[in-house]
Amino acid sequence: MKRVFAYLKPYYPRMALGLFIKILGTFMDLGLPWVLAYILDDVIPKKSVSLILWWGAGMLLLSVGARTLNIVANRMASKVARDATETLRHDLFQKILSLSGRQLNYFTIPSLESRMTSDTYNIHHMIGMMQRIGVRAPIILIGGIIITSTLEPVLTLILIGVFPFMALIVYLVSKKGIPLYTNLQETVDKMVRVVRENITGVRVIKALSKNEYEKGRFSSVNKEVVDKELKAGTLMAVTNPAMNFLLNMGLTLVVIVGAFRVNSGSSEPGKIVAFLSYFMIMLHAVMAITRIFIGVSKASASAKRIAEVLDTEEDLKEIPFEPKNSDYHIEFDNVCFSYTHEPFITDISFGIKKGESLGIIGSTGSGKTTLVHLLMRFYDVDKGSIRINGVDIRSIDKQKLRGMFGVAFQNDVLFAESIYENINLGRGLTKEDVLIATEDAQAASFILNKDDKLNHKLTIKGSNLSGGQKQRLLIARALAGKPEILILDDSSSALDYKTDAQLRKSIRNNYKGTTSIIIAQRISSVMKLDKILVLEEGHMVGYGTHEELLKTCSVYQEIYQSQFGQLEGVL
Ligand SMILES: Nc1ncnc2c1ncn2[C@@H]1O[C@H](COP(=O)(O)OP(=O)(O)OP(=O)(O)O)[C@@H](O)[C@H]1O
Repeated sequence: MKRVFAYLKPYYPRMALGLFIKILGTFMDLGLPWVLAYILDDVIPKKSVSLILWWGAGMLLLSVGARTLNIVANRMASKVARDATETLRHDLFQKILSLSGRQLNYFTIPSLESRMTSDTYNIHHMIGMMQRIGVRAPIILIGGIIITSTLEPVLTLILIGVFPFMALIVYLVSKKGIPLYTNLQETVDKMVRVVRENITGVRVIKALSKNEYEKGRFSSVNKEVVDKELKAGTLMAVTNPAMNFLLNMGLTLVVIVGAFRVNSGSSEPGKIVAFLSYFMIMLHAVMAITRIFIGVSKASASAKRIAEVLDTEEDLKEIPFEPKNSDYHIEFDNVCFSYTHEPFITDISFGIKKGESLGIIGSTGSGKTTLVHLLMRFYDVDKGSIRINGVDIRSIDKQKLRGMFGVAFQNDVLFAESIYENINLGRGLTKEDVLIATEDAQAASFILNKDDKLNHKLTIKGSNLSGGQKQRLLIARALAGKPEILILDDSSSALDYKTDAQLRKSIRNNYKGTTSIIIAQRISSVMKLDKILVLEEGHMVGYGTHEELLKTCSVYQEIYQSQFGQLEGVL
């Protein structure tokens, strides 16, 4: 909670002003029953209508003043809650963007989504509520006790006697409530994951007639959320009746003792009426405090989850390394890496010069994408090093490093924006630059056929395009801005052979200074590249030109045979 409260620091002056206004309004509210008691016991017996009207007008003024000040203070509180949560959400988003691949795997995307949304919402709700009710309720309670003790000290003792029991209920409920709400949020994460999978996979679910199965999967996680909500809600629901019971017991005692005191002449009816008014106001204040405890229980569970992300240490820090003299633009030097405890990528070493092209080929799951993830430093190597121009990538500023790449990953995302914006991606490229990239990516023909051309709006994930059109836009995005290193990760698999060949030709001719890495399943996509790396279960089983590999690498020969038939005559 401390971590989240720190976000309120810049708003202390505004909160202090709001607090002052709130206190003023609350005091006015507290004055009302006192004025009522005075009218009943002292003004009415004087039988002066004008005096009664004057005091009545005073009560009205007090009431309007209290309401107005309350509204002003509540509006200020809402603004503070809005602004503080905005900054918190901003920082959380920034932090999520800076998390490494390993850290993203640890938190999981659905959990980060619900931390960004429902957890920050709980904090927003709590900050607003603390300022609105959290200030008013204790003042009403303390102020009420002070005023009632001047009016009726004996009855006030009854009131005070009830409070320790109330405090005990609040303590016990919140102690059990916080873990219950943490658990509930974790189940909400699970539900977000199922919803996310269903929405992104809606087509395949329909195609495979898996609607009923998915409905069942959702119902089960939804039921889990409902059950946990019920459990937490049931615990919290104990609070209100228990408080009500205590207060009503107190109220009954007040009425009985009050009646005796009026009868015996030690008190006056006006005072008892005022006392009962205070009792009711204080009852509402106590109810409000229980609502705060429910909100705080939820918010502290959320604050813990948010702080966990915010306090995560950056694990891809810049580490100083001595640059080495190297002829290579990109160099892998005995690189080893594992996602889990099992070693996966083992002893990968190769180098490519500036402007050269490298193809990576291998069966599914052999580690092709992992190699480029390591090159872009989404993960750090466990052993060995990766160098660009002789400089270890761990010593290059991350922004600068990532700025060197133009990349199209498998199934990369297209946004619900214009074609131009999807390619530009906020890099300030001119329309001409973007058009050239679309021509090189063999996407210009279908774009120029659209009425609004580059301004054509895509639907979310580019669902109004064909698979091949999407791939060509992603390639155009990678090419735009003429990157130093181009990475195409299986991004031409949906292109026909002719378009694929034209794409390779335009990259060869128009991006001469660019070093390119092309991951592909088809030999035809890599055979003309300068070097080809063959991977098998994380091991490098071949490295060389197409002709060399056909002679020396059995895995490459197998792939060739599976795609082109016989080897005889080729060797
Ligand atoms: N984030 C991750 N956490 C744990 N394991 C992972 C992660 N990403 C990939 N893997 C595992 O690493 C292995 C290699 O994955 P990678 O994506 O590099 O293969 P690939 O050769 O690119 O496959 P494909 O041709 O199917 O794209 C796979 O067995 C995969 O299950």
